[in-house]
Amino acid sequence: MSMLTAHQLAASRHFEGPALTLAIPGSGKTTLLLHRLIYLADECDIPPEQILTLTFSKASAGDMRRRYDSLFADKYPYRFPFMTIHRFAYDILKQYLNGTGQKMQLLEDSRKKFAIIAELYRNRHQEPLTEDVYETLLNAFGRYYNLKLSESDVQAENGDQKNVKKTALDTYALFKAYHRYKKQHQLFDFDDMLLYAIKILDQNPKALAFFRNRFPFIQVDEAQDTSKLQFELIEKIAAPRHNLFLVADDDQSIYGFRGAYPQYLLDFPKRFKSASAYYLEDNFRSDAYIVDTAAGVIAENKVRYEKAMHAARPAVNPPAIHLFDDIIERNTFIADQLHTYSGSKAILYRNRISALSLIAALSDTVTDSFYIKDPPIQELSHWMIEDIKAFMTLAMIPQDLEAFKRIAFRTNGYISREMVNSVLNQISMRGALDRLIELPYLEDYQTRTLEGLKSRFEMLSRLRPYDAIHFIETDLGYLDYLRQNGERFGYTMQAIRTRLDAYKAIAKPLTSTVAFFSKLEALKETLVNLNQADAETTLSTIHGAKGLEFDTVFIIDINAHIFPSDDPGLLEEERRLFYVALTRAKDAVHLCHADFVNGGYNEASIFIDSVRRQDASETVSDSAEIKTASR
Ligand SMILES: Nc1ncnc2c1ncn2[C@@H]1O[C@H](COP(=O)(O)OP(=O)(O)OP(=O)(O)O)[C@@H](O)[C@H]1O
Repeated sequence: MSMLTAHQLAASRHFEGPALTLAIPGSGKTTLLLHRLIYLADECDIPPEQILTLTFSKASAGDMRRRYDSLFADKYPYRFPFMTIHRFAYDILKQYLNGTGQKMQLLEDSRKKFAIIAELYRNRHQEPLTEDVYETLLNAFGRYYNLKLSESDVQAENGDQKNVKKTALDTYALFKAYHRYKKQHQLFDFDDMLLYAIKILDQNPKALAFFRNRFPFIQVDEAQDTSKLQFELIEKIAAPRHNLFLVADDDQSIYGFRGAYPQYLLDFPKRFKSASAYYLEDNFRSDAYIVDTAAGVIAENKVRYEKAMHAARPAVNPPAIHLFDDIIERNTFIADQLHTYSGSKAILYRNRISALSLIAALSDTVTDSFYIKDPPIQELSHWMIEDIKAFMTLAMIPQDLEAFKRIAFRTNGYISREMVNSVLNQISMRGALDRLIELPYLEDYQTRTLEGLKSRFEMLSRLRPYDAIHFIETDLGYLDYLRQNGERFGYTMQAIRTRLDAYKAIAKPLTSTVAFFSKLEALKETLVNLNQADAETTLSTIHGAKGLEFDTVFIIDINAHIFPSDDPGLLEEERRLFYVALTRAKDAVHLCHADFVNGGYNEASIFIDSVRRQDASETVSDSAEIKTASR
């Protein structure tokens, strides 16, 4: 057990009344919360079951319990409750429903939820709902609930940009329809739980008194990502004594898109005049170079509590910046580097799709066991990869009518529905494109266009998979099709190009179409069978790595337009996300940028410049040096 610092000790001995502990990353927030539990139970005689510790996720509740058991349980065999705020709200709701005999069902099954929202979406837009749009909708719905946004709030937020306004209002209308649906069918989901719990407590003084007596002391971990609605529920239970102990790092608030409300922390001293304030400013986790760099980067944000950041460890490894030509070169570099490091390793990225090309590179060359948080399995059956496979299949097997049907309208061959039907209705052993060319009603120019298309498909059949994908994009007109239709399916050109880059990275080392198809199948299997236990390397979004630490961290895709994203309103949150990523590393951090991504040259992110501006010096290696070194 580590000795507490004077600051940790003071905070851990906070007894009654409201308190806010502002802490930097790696400063022992969990350590503090656990010590305070023992202080309250052992020295203040508070029954352990009456001290509620609320955590951000189910995983962190489990983690905290495990840490308590391994560090303290022998000496202090108490059973403290650790749970998420949703779990707590669910307890309130369950108790109420049991008491009234009302039947309501928790909408837990994500497929069922998708089906309901997809149906409502189809009714409104006459289009199928894609996974990407679904995810955007869920985040927006979560934000409306958690920030308690009304339609006019949403309107006001989007008032000056006509297009955005329409989309935002459409989303809000869908949100209302979804809410109505749940009410009609007596369903509730995680967001409703909070709303209903608050309502129950407002309408039932007995229930309120019961829960206040049950938990006279409340601690909240990661309070920077607690939402307005969650704070409302917490405050209700904590009143009137307000034995509310918040531990937070406003600089690590990264869930604004779902309704996190860090403003509450900034307002806390005004809200509770008697509130105590504690500061944890020693970082025990990271090399001093990493701490200093992270401190300098986050200081560029304007809306924040200012805090000092002291490194408890010496400066050994400056953060390394790597500039690559493209993601293929980067993946090879990371795969090579991984086995030079012992200890835990992580590759962190802004967007989940980034895992796709990495996993292909790692599964070929790396002997480490690795684990992907939230693996992008469905990306390997995405309609875009299915299209590409259909192009390649038709090139290999010209008689494959399924493949023909799939891509007929996605080429630059100007094929009409009537032409496709004529081909499908024929009984013939000839290839689909031959049958097209021979249709009797074609004009000469149409025949010429189709002959051109056929010869390009013949060319396609001779290309290696990497070149084939490029050829499909350009010479067969697929990119134009995506440009014209992508948005309709909820995809920006960036999202489209990122996927195409990933498919090309997977294809790069392969020499045949068959090998490419097999590789995609093998990858699916790899993703399904990944095992978290004892993995040496973790691949995760930065959001998913919150609260975790690793000896060595690679942060990838630090590119303009990707990280930070282009929305200037999100810059501070994106910088916080970068800060979270940097501060996961204990011993070494590698920052990776690739020049050619998403179909073109992409300058390095302002975050790279920001790291360079810090006094903590960094090694810089660029693509040319890496190539020289590996020769
Ligand atoms: N007083 C101390 N002396 C030495 N090490 C400490 C001390 N307090 C905490 N630590 C260690 O520092 C590391 C970081 O602590 P912890 O995981 O609690 O940080 P955290 O503040 O929750 O981090 P983050 O917010 O970045 O996720 C742990 O390995 C912990 O054991």
